[in-house]
Formats: sequence, C-alpha cells, structure tokens
Amino acid sequence: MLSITRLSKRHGSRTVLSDVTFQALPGRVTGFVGPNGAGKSSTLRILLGLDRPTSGTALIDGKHYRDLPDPMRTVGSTLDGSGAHRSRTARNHLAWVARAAGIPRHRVREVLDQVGLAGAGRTRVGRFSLGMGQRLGLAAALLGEPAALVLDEPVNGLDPEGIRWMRGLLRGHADAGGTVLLSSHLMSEVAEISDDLVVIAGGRVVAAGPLDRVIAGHASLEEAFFALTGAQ
Ligand SMILES: Nc1ncnc2c1ncn2[C@@H]1O[C@H](COP(=O)(O)OP(=O)(O)OP(=O)(O)O)[C@@H](O)[C@H]1O
Repeated sequence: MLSITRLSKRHGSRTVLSDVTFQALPGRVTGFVGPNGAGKSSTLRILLGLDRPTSGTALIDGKHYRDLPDPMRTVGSTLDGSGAHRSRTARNHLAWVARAAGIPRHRVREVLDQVGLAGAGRTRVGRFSLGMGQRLGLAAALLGEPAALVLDEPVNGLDPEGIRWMRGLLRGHADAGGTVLLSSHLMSEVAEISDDLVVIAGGRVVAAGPLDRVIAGHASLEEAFFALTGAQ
C-alpha cells in the first residue's frame, strides 16, 4: 500500500504541495490526475525518495523509500523516463539495471517480452520512438517483480493500441493483487484505466475515492475534471 499523509512541500516562499493525503491500495489502479503544475510529479518524487517533503510522510508498505531493504523488488517506477543512454541497446540497459539491483539476468528477456519489445532488444535506445521509450521504462520498473508500480504519465506517447495494451498490463497487475499508482493530466485516459481517482490542483487534493464517486454529479469525466480543478 502507498500512503501519502499530510504532505507539504515548499520551494522557498512557494508552496507546491499543501496537506496532500491519499492512499493507493493493493488490487486497485489509482489514477493521480491534475493539470500541468498541479503537484503530481512533486508528490511522486517524494514517495520515491528523490526529494524530501517540508512536512508529512509518503510511505511504501509502511516504510520510507530510503528504508526499503530491496527497493526494486518492492516498487517499480518510471519517474525520470527510462534513464537509458541513447547509445545503449535496450537489452544492455536492462541488464545493467538488473545487475546493479542484484536481479537475475533472465528477467531481462522476460520483461522485454512482457512490454512487447522482444524484437527490439538489440536496438539502440536513441532510435526508439516515444512509445517504445515508455515501454522500456516500464520494463525496467517490472524487472524486480515489485508489488507496487508508480508510473508518471505512462500513456504519454502511446498510440491507441499502446494505450489499450498498457491498460491491460496495469489491470493484470492490480488483479494479481498489486498496487498501481499512475499520474496523468489526461482525465479520460486515466478514467478508463483506474478504479480510484485522486484529483490534485494547485498542490491540494480536491477529490479522492472510487472513480464513480469522484465523477458523480458531473455530466462527463472531462466536466468533473474541469469542475474539480478549476481548469479552463
Ligand atoms: N525545484 C523546484 N523549485 C521551484 N518550484 C518547483 C520545483 N519543482 C517543482 N516546482 C513547481 O512545483 C509545481 C508543481 O510541479 P509538478 O512538476 O509537481 O507538477 P505536475 O502536476 O507534475 O505537472 P505536469 O503535469 O506538468 O508534470 C509547479 O508549479 C512547479 O513549477
């Protein structure tokens, strides 16, 4: 379970997160949505130990990321893209990540298969499309077979077939008991994937709960999003 509790973050005099509280539960896909600059990446960076909050906590199975004994086997993330150097092949990149994390080499072929890049393992990452880069980032996240996935804008750059594939993969992960938290500024795509929604705007959570409860009383998903976030 991912638990964000009363998280606040200030950069100098600027407040980017105020009292952010929500959970992402096992067996559920949780969509974290809000307009550009709402605070999604700031929240996920703190959750993944890449930044510190001014106050509050962000815990993974009850622990700070930095205290996880085996982080890649606990939570997989795609926060900063695939992180792969352009001159590396996909296979080399994943083998390098696996070796650094003590993950057996055979997982490289398995995750390449899983994300639909089996035929592109020897291709240099510099030649990848945006969608292939997303798949490679996901492959790295899956290497350690973590129960939790934290994905920043995972459908960016994917075509409709790719979005459908991603939806199936995340659904399968949650149905197997995993926890999925994904951020996006695209309400309709996230709503198709998510069981629960957390809507953030201006660094504050403006709605959270099961999808149908969050959109209740609004004519459409987009209307709910605009009404809740005050976006134009
Ligand atoms: N290091 C920093 N110094 C100052 N302000 C920052 C810093 N990092 C983020 N911010 C500000 O915090 C706010 C939230 O940014 P964040 O990247 O978390 O939003 P987001 O919801 O992920 O947006 P997007 O959908 O555009 O990725 C923005 O106004 C951003 O300019």
